[in-house]
Amino acid sequence: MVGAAIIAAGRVLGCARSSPPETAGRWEFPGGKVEPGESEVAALIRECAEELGVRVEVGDRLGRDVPMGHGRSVLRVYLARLVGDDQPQPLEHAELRWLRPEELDSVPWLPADVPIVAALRPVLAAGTA
Ligand SMILES: Nc1nc2c([nH]c(=O)n2[C@H]2C[C@H](O)[C@@H](COP(=O)(O)OP(=O)(O)OP(=O)(O)O)O2)c(=O)[nH]1
Repeated sequence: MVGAAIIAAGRVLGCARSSPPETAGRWEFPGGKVEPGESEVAALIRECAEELGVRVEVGDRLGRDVPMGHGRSVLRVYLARLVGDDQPQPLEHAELRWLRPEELDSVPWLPADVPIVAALRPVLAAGTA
């Protein structure tokens, strides 16, 4: 599973899931499953187009591999930026929100995202991403 931490103007795009009921209302990074034969970067570009209607440029890895679903898969998150003037739309999510470093704890992240968000905080605060 791959996710994109899209950063713009010192903020990251948080996305609230709309389904299934077990995860609805929990926040995540846009992304999803890597399809057979697809690279992780290609999967992120595809998922950001499907879920948000935007083009992204994928950068460095963020944080560590986080085991999910009883060890059957891992979550890998990459830093990303929007291309051109593309503006994310909630095509599949319940809500999108641009979060400043001090706002990162204001939404209930999915459990797997918690260590990633911890790794993101200093990166956002430093303004180097
Ligand atoms: N996209 C995404 N999924 C996450 C994150 N953290 C986390 O625990 N997950 C979990 C939630 C879901 O159980 C699973 C992703 O499922 P999904 O429905 O978004 O992706 P998918 O590609 O399997 O979906 P589909 O398009 O095949 O329907 O990973 C995250 O930051 N981003």
